[in-house]
Amino acid sequence: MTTPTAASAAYVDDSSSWDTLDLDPRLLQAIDQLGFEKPTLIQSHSIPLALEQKRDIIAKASTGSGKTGAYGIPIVQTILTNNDSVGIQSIVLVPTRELSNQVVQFFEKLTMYCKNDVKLLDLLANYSDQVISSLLGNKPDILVATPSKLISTLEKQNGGIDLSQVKIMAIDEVDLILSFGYLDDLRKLESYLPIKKNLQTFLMSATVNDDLQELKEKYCSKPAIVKLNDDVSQSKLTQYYTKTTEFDKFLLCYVIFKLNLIKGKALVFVNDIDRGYRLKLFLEQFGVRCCILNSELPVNSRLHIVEEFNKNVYNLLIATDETNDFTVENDEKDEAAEDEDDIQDKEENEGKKQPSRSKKSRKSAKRDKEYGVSRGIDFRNVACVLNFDLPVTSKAYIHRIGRTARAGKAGMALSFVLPQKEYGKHKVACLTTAKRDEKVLKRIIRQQSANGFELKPYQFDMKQVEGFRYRSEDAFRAVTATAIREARIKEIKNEIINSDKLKRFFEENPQDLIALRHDKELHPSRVQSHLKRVPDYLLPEAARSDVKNIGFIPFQKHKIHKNNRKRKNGGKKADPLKMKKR
Ligand SMILES: Nc1ncnc2c1ncn2[C@@H]1O[C@H](COP(=O)(O)OP(=O)(O)OP(=O)(O)O)[C@@H](O)[C@H]1O
Repeated sequence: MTTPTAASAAYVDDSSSWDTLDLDPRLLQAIDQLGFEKPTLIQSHSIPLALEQKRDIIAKASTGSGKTGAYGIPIVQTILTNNDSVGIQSIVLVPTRELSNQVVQFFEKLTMYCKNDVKLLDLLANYSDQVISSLLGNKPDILVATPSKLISTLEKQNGGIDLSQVKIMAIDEVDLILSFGYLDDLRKLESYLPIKKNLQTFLMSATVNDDLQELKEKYCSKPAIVKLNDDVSQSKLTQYYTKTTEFDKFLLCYVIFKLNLIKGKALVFVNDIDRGYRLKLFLEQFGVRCCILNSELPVNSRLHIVEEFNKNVYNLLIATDETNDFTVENDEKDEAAEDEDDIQDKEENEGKKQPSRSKKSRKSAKRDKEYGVSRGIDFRNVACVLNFDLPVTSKAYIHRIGRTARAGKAGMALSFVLPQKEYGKHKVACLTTAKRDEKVLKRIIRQQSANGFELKPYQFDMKQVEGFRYRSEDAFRAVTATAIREARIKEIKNEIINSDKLKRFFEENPQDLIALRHDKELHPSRVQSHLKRVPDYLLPEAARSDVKNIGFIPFQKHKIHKNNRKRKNGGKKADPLKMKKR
C-alpha cells in the first residue's frame, strides 16, 4: 500500500470516529497519515468487538471495504497495549505472496510511529532459512505467512519458534485459503497455538460459506459474525456482459484497446497462462503495450508489476486467474444443487475432468501455488476489469470485479461470454472453460441480482468492428504455438534478470529503468509493422481526421516500388545484396 487511497464512501461509517475506539496515539497518527478520516463500516463494527469485548470475529464484507484494517488495527493496538510481552504475539495468514506483500506494506504504514515496539517478519520475503533464523532472533511481534510457509518454517526451525504467546491470529481471504488446500496446514498449526486459551481469531473474506465450519469450531469460541451488506445505491460499479465468439474476443480486444475505448487502466483476466501470452502477442502487433502477470514469473517481478501498475506506469495488465484451478469443484458443490440442469452437467463434466486435471497438474508443476491476483490485491485506479475469459464460478467473478470501483472510484466490469453453440468453432481461440460460460453467467446474474446488482447486456456495433477483422485475423495467425512458447520463455528470462539484484541497481539508477519495463514487446514470429497504425478508413466517422478524403489506402507500400522492380530486374525478385552495393 504505497499510496493509500480512501475507501469508497459506501463503506465509510460516517457515524463513527477513530477517537471513540481508544487507540494508541501512535496508531492514531499513523491512521491519520494514511488518510483514513473515519473507520469503514467493517472497521467500526469489528474493532470494538475485538478490542473491548475480546471476541473472535468472522467477517464477511465486500472487496475494498477495508478488511485489512479491521484486523490490522486491533493487532497493532493489542501489541502496543501489551508492551512488556515478549515473543510472537500475532500471526497473519494469507493465501498468496502477492497478498502477503500488500498486508506487510499496510502493517509497515500502521506501525510507522512505533517501529521499535511492533516488529514484523514477512516469512514469504524470499529469505534463506539462516536469515529467517537470525530475523527470528530479533523477536518479531507479528508473523505474516501462508499456512504452508508457516508450517514448513516451524518444522525447519525445530522448536526454535514459540507460538504459545500468540494473542491474535488473522486469516485473510479465508475461503481462498481453504480452496488452495491449506486446511491440512491449519490443522497442523493447532498444536503450536494456545487455542481457546489466549487466542483471538479473525476470519476474513468477501465470500464466506459453510466450508468455514471446521475452522470456526477449531479456532473460534462464540465468534461475532460481522456481515456487511453492500449498499447498492452507492456502488459505482457498472457490470456488462457481451455474447461473442471465440475469435471475436480477440477482435473486440483489439478494437477496445487500440481505439482507447476505455479511459484509464484496464485489468484483463484470462484463464490460462498461454492465453495471456496469446493475447499479449496479438495486441502487441497493433502497438498496444501490456504486461503479463502469472504464476510462472518470479515472485519479485510479480510484486514489482503490481506496484508499477498501481503507480500508473502501465495501463493494461493481462492477469491469469489461476484460482480457477482450485475453486471449480467447491463452487459446483455449492451451487449445482440450486440448478437442476447443472447437476447433469456436473456429472458429465466429472467424467471428463479427471484427465484434464492430471494433465493440468503436470503442466503446472512449476507454478507457484502461492500466486493469486483475482483476490485481495489492492489494484489501484482500475477503470475496467475485462473478463476476457469468464471465470468458472460466480464466487471468482465477485473477486475479479472487486479489483475495480475500489476506494470510492467508479469502475466497469465487462465479461465476454461464449454462447454454447459457438463453443469449439475456432480451434485455436477455443478454451475449454468457455463451454460452461452460459451456465456460469446464469449463476452470476442470479447471484448479483440477489444482492441488488444488475448485469446489463452490451452490444458492440459489429458493423463498425467488422472493418478490423481482416487485420485481426492476420495478426492472430502470426501468434503460433511456437511463438507463444518462445514468448513464455523469453518473458521468464527477462523477469529473472529483472529480479533481485538488477532490480535494486535500476532503482538506484532510474535512468536505466527502461530496461526493467515489464511491458516490453515479446514479438510473434512474423512482425508486421503496418498493423501498428490504424488507417483512418477503419475509424468511426467522428474519429477520422479527414472524413471526406479517405480514398483508397493500399496495404502494399508504393506503386513506384513495384515499377522500379519491374524495370530494373525484369520482374524478378530483387537481390538485397546488390541493392545494398548500389
Ligand atoms: N478507514 C479507511 N478510510 C479510507 N480508506 C480506507 C480505510 N480503510 C482502508 N482503506 C483503503 O481502502 C482500500 C481497500 O482496503 P482493503 O484492501 O483493506 O480492502 P479489503 O476489504 O481487504 O478488500 P479485498 O477483499 O479486495 O482484499 C485500500 O486502498 C485502503 O487503503
